[in-house]
Amino acid sequence: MNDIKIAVLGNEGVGKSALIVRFLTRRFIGEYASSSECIYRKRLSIDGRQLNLELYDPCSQTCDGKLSLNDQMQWADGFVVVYDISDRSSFLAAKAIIHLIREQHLGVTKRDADSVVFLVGNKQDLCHMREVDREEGQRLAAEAKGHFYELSAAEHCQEVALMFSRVIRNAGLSGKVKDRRRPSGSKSMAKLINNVFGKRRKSV
Ligand SMILES: Nc1nc2c(ncn2[C@@H]2O[C@H](COP(=O)(O)OP(=O)(O)OP(=O)(O)O)[C@@H](O)[C@H]2O)c(=O)[nH]1
Repeated sequence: MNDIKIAVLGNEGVGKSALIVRFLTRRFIGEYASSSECIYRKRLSIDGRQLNLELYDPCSQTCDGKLSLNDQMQWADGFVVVYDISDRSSFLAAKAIIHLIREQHLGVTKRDADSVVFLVGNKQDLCHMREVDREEGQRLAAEAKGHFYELSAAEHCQEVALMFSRVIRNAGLSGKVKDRRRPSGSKSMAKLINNVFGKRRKSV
């Protein structure tokens, strides 16, 4: 069975956990505990192939044993880089992450980086507060030869599932073989639910 490892990266509060939980449970849950990094695991079948999926959700705060961005990049087969369309600074952070991924992967094979970077502008439901135009996101993704989505973890279920299916499929096809380091925390689907409501945060 194939193992596919996807890192979901981006600034604090852009909705990384919300997107992952939406994909895994089909539900939107407003508040998440985020004091530790974790891996969510799921078995799934894509194109008739059984896969062991691992989704890495880093903690934005400093925490013990936290992997560096470089380590996260070594570990992952594919990347979902998230920003919040109502927060320009999160877009600049996404841009920096994408550049780092490109630098890391150019030394491996060109095809890897071309097909496995997915840029996601989240919180599309907040378009009345938009600070990043859709075209800017599209341009950045195109520059990185990646894929672009504008989504709302709060309101879109099918679109979030489609985006994750595509990145998983592309990561599986890229067939990269590398030395994998495992991030420290690991969560099954049952534990995922326990992570919810662990920390109060201002709702949007
Ligand atoms: N309006 C709106 N709010 C969202 C959406 N996605 C996430 N949020 C909210 O944004 C806040 C941060 O969401 P998280 O999923 O915890 O973000 P994160 O990127 O995992 O944050 P860290 O764990 O701190 O890095 C929460 O209050 C969510 O309810 C969305 O699509 N629309």
